[in-house]
This record gives sequence, structure tokens and C-alpha cells, in this order.
Amino acid sequence: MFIEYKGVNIYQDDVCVLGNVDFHVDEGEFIYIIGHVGSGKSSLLKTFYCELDVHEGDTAIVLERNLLKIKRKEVPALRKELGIIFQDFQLLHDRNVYKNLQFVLRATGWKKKSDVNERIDEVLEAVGMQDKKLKMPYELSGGEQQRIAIARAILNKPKIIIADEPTGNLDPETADNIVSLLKQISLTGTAVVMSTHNIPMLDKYPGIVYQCKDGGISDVTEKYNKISLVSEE
Ligand SMILES: Nc1ncnc2c1ncn2[C@@H]1O[C@H](COP(=O)(O)OP(=O)(O)OP(=O)(O)O)[C@@H](O)[C@H]1O
Repeated sequence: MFIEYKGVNIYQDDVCVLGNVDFHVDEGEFIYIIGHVGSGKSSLLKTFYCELDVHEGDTAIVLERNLLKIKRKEVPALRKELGIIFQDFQLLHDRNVYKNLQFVLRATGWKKKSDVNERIDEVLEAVGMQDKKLKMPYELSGGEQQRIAIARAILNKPKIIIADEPTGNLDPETADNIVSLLKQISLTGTAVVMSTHNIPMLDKYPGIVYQCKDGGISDVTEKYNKISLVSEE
């Protein structure tokens, strides 16, 4: 199992924003987290990459690390196995696409120039952006920037992609494209966990659905996948 949370309490300052969280992620799963503004979606995602610490719970394991005991110095290695994507893309604006990607590879220990170049070409091809290698981020549309952010997230072949409202700044058609791309990536075995307000997407690209509500989180997959369940009967 990639992520296993049992009875976890998640705090922002001294306030418990999500209590008694049971949540799990397995290889290749495509998981949505929905819920109103301020319901705790981002807080949950932040705990997976140790941006927010977990102090209370029965089990809190991400890729074999116990988050209840993890040390600061162990966090970079964990993050290297995760691909993280944000609503606002967070590309470095002072350098082109190639250099954005090269920066991450260098920072994560890639030394050989030919390996670096080969991996950059591979990820740009995977997101259909080969011809944008020398563009500056400001020369790209929002959807293109998000594709580059996805390319950046998959550089180190992560086991899990964590995406916090990746389509929040995109028009519906571009948003559809991005979710479709994430779905394709999940078919290669990488798990995808994304928070979203984009409910129509749940129908079009079915997955496991968790809902944050009233200080808790529950699996509501059946409610949202009614149509596909009916057709299977
Ligand atoms: N850095 C922080 N310090 C203190 N409280 C915070 C912090 N970040 C979030 N909170 C609070 O924690 C609660 C959950 O916020 P969170 O960002 O996890 O919600 P969300 O479901 O992701 O919302 P949205 O849909 O707006 O992204 C909110 O009450 C919020 O005000």
C-alpha cells in the first residue's frame, strides 16, 4: 500500500481540521478529494509530503515511512518519490522550460548531462510539449504551464502524484485535458491523488472519491460512480 492512514487527526495550528481520517492509496489508483472551501483537502494533501506534520493517529504511513516518527532529514528522499502539482503551477519564471526541468533533476542528484537531456525529452513527450522546451513560462498558456508542471512532477518517476486543485485556474476544456493526462499517467501504475471542485470530472474520468465534510473525511465513491455501477449490474 502506498498510503495508509488510520484514525489520523490533522491540525492547522491548534485546530483539528480533519479528525479520525481513514484513507488509503494503492498502486495506479486515481483518487479525488472533494469538499467545500476550507474543509481540509489541502491540509490532508500537505501531510502526505510533510508540509504539515502529523502528530496524532493510529497509523500514518506514506511509501513505507511512518509520518508519526519521520525525521526532517528523511523528508527530501520521501518527496523525491512523490510528484507534487499545484493550482498555480509554480514554475520558475526566470528560466525556460528546459531549465525548469534541469533544475529539479540537478537538485535531486542527476549528474550526467546526456541522462538529464534524455529524461527531459521523455517527460516533455509524455505531456505533449516537446516543442516548448525553449519557451519561457510566460510564453505559455495556463494549460501548457500545467502540462510542464506535470512533466516536472514525473521527472523522478514518482509512485504517487499529489495534485492540489490542478485544474483550478483552467478553463473547462483545458481542465479536461489535464485530468485526462493525469488519468493516463495513473494507468502506468503511478497513483494520483487530486483535490478538486470540478465535480463533472468525476463522471467523465471515474475514480475513487473521498469527501471532506464536517471535520471528517469519508469514501463516497459509490455515490459518485452510480452510473458506472448500474451499467455493470
Ligand atoms: N497555514 C494555515 N494556518 C492556519 N490555518 C490554516 C492554514 N491553512 C489552512 N488553514 C485552515 O484550515 C482549514 C482547512 O483548510 P484547507 O486549506 O485544508 O481547506 P481546503 O478544503 O483545501 O480549501 P480550498 O477548497 O479553499 O482549497 C481552514 O479552516 C483553513 O482556514
